[in-house]
Amino acid sequence: DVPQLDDDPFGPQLLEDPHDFHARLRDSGPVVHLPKYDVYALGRYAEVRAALSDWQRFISSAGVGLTNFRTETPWRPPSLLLEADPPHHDAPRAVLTNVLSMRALRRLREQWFADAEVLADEVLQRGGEIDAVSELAEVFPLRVFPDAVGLQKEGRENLLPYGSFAFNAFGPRNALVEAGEATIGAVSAWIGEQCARDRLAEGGFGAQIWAAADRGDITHEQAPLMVRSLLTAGVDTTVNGISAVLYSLASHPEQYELLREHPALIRVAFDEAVRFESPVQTFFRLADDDVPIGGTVIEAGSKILMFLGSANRDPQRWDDPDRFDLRRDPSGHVGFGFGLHQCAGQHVARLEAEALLTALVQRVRRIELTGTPRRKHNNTLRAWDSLPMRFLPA
Ligand code: HEM
Ligand SMILES: CC(C)Cc1ccc(C(=O)O)cc1
Repeated sequence: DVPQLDDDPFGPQLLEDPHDFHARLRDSGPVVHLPKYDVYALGRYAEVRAALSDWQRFISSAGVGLTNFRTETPWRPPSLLLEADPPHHDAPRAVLTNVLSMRALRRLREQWFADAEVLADEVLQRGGEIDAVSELAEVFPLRVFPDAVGLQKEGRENLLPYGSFAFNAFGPRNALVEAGEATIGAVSAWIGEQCARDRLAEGGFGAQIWAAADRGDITHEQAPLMVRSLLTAGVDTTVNGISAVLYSLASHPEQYELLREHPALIRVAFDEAVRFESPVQTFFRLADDDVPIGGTVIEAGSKILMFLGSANRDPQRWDDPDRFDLRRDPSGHVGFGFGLHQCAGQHVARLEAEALLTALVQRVRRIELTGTPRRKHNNTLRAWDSLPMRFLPA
């Protein structure tokens, strides 16, 4: 009764271009079995939203990757937010929501906008012909976020490899995971050391998490793991969110012109890019009971794979979904998730993108692709390895 597709969503063909598979997945039915991994796939907006909203029956504490923590050992101690359900999830979430709130970020706004202007000027001084991944998308988040966390200067080159591995590890143990296994031990050790109280600068997000432990909002044992959450989720995601909005604007020059005429659209542009590209493509839940969804019942103990990228382009929910359109209202997209576990760092991501786009629209008349972009495959992230671009001065 449940349709099935034999595709491998974590294979190189689909990681390179998932769109055809997403359409077949949506057309096959609300719930589709993938025998390759024996999981149930949700490709339509309605079912993805339903699963994300129903945290009681679609649980996270067995892991949000393919690994089932009930029967297999996680590669690292589980996250206190991402891989936790209420009530254990509640206190850590309340603390991070407070540390990463829009109000808390107001004190960083002026500095991040100034840093973005310096970077935009550097790009134009170099003649404007750049690789937007290595010279912009990977540079700006690493200029502002580690300092905001309170990390020491040495060793920050570990952040991107750590995130890439963590996002690959949500998928099956394929070549992408194996490629990182030789070095992840040393990288993880460095990450773990940076979560200690005495490594974190005064006033940063990390120190604020430790201060919450002093207040008794969380325990001192929980504090380092919560700092680890920031280091895991806070870099590769924004790098690829910024790559996504730069790629979307460069491949739709009329949209960039619209943005220059209406800078008030800058925050919409980032959310529309997150909908359009879905930097985080997929992750899982576990059915904690026999769960009715989409007219079928998924048996208890099954892993459910949610395709955010597919839901964000579901024609049942979006007009002309495959069009990057700054005139649409992208709110309601599931690129940051939805419900209880919705991205705790979304305001950080939006502020980084707003700072960079504001600096660019003031200085750059037109951005265009000057060569073939190259994708970087990851089991979870939709990422670019190279975006050759030209930035023409205003
Ligand atoms: C474009 C950038 C980003 C994207 C697309 C993104 C996407 C997501 C998604 C889809 C989830 C939901 C996971 C689930 O439901 O299981 C999530 C959760 C989370 N994100 Fe983000 N994220 C981004 C940036 C960030 C940043 C910058 C931070 C930290 C500063 C962050 C920290 C977190 C944390 C801690 C969670 C877990 C929340 C919980 O389980 O309660 N993310 N993110
Ligand atoms: C899209 C999510 C899977 C991103 C993410 C990764 C890791 C953590 C953590 O808490 O370590 C939180 C969120």
